[in-house]
Amino acid sequence: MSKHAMSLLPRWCSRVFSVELNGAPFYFAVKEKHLGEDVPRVFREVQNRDKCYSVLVYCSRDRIKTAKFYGELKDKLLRDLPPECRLSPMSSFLPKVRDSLVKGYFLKGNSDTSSPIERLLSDLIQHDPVLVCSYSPAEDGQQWTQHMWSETASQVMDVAKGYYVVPSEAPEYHPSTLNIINSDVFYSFDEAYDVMKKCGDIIPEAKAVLELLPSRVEARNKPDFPVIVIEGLDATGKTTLTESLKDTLGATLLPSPPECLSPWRARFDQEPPLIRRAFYALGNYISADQIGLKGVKTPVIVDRFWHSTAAYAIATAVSGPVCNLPGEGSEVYCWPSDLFQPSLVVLLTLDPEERKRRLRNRGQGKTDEEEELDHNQLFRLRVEEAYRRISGPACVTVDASPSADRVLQQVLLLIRGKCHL
Ligand SMILES: Nc1ncnc2c1ncn2[C@@H]1O[C@H](COP(=O)(O)OP(=O)(O)O)[C@@H](O)[C@H]1O
Ligand SMILES: Nc1ccn([C@H]2C[C@H](O)[C@@H](COP(=O)(O)OP(=O)(O)O)O2)c(=O)n1
Repeated sequence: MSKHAMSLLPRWCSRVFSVELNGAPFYFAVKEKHLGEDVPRVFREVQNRDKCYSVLVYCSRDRIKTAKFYGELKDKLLRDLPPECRLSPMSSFLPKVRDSLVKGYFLKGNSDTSSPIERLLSDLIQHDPVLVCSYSPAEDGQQWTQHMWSETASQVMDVAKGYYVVPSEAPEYHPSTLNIINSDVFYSFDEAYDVMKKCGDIIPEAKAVLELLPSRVEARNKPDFPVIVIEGLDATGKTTLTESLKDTLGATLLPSPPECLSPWRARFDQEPPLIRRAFYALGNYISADQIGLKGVKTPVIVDRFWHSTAAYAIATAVSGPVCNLPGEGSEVYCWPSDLFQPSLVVLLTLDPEERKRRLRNRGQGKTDEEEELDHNQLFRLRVEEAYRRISGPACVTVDASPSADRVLQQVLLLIRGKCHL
C-alpha cells in the first residue's frame, strides 16, 4: 500500500464521504463496529445487491499534476467503463479541516459490469495516485461494508478489514469550501504566480503568460483619477454601460482579462480550476498595472475585475443551492491585500428572463460557463450572491432593467457621489 493511502487510514473513521447524485450530496461515514445504524441512502437505492466502487485521487505534492489527473480520470472512466456503469462525483473530507478534501468518483455497477469495472480499477491502482474501495452488502445481508483495495494484489486488503458504512449528517458548509483558498481563489500575486510557474513544463503557453506579468505587484502609480469597475453576469449591459461611461467621462476603458491575454484565454479555459483560476487572477494584476498607468491621466473604467474572478470561481467550486456557499463574512470573500482597490464597483443585476432576451437579441456564441448560467439557475444565483458577499471594496448593486440611458444616469450619480467627479 502506498504512503498516501497509509496516511489516510488512521483518520479513515473521522472522514465523511459525499456522493453527488443529480446535483444533491449524500453523506456517509465508515465505522469499525456497527450499532444498528441505517444503511446510507446512496446504498439503499442500489438494486440486486450490486457492487459500488469509489476512486479517490489523493493529493501528491505536485498540485498541478493532481489537478490535471483528476480531469483526465473522468475522461478515462467515461471512455473505458461499460456504458451501464453510473459515474458520480465523490469526495472525502475531515469536517472543518481546511485542505482535507480529496476528490474522486463513485461508480455503481451491476453484476454484468463488475468484471470490466474491477479490471479497470485494478489497473488504475497499479499506475495512478488513486485509492480504490469497493462496497458490498455485509454477510448479514443487512448492512454495507467498504473494503480498501491493495495496490499490489489488486484485492481486498487484510489490514483494512471491512468497515461498515453508516449515514452521516451534512456538514455545516459544503465540503468544497474547505479547499477554495489558493486552489480556486488566490489571495496574492505570489500564490497565483507559483501555480503558473509550475505549469511552465506541461503547458508551453504558461511561459508566455509569465512574460506578460508586471515586474512589480503594487500598481506602479497611485491613480489620481477615480477607477470604476463594472461587474455583472453576461448580457447585463456591461459593454453598453462601460462604452457610454468612457465617452461621458472622457475615461480610459480597460477590458478584463486584459487584451494581451486574449490569445491564451481559450487555452486556459480548458484547464482544471487550479490552473484556469490562476490565469484569471494574474490577469487582474496586469489590469492593475495598466490602471496605474492610465489613472494618472484620466478616469478609468474597468469591465470586470476581481469580483468576477472570485465569484465565478467560488460558485463553480460549490454546487447546489446558495446556502452551500461559504457564509457571509468568510475569509473566502476577502480582497487580496496586494491588489489595487478601485474607487467604486458597480454590480449590474437583471431579471433572468430579460437577461435571456438580451442574450438572444445579441445572438453571439457563448462560453461553456455562460451556457451553464443559462441552464443552471442555481449556478446563476450562486454567482450573484458571491458577488454581493465579496468585500474590500464591496459592490454597489444597480438594477440594469431600465433603458441604457437611465442605467447610465443612475451610475453617473453613484460615481459623482462617491468619486467627486
Ligand atoms: N439597459 C438596456 N436595455 C436594453 N437593452 C440593453 C441595455 N443594455 C444593454 N442592452 C443590450 O443587451 C445586450 C447585452 O448587453 P452588453 O452590453 O453586451 O452586455 P455584457 O457586456 O454585460 O455582456 C446587447 O444587445 C445590448 O445592446
Ligand atoms: N477579471 C476577470 C474577468 C473574467 N473572469 C472570468 C469569469 C468568467 O469565467 C468569465 C466571464 O467572462 P466573459 O467574457 O464570458 O463575460 P462577458 O461576456 O464579458 O460578460 O471570465 C475572471 O475570472 N476574472
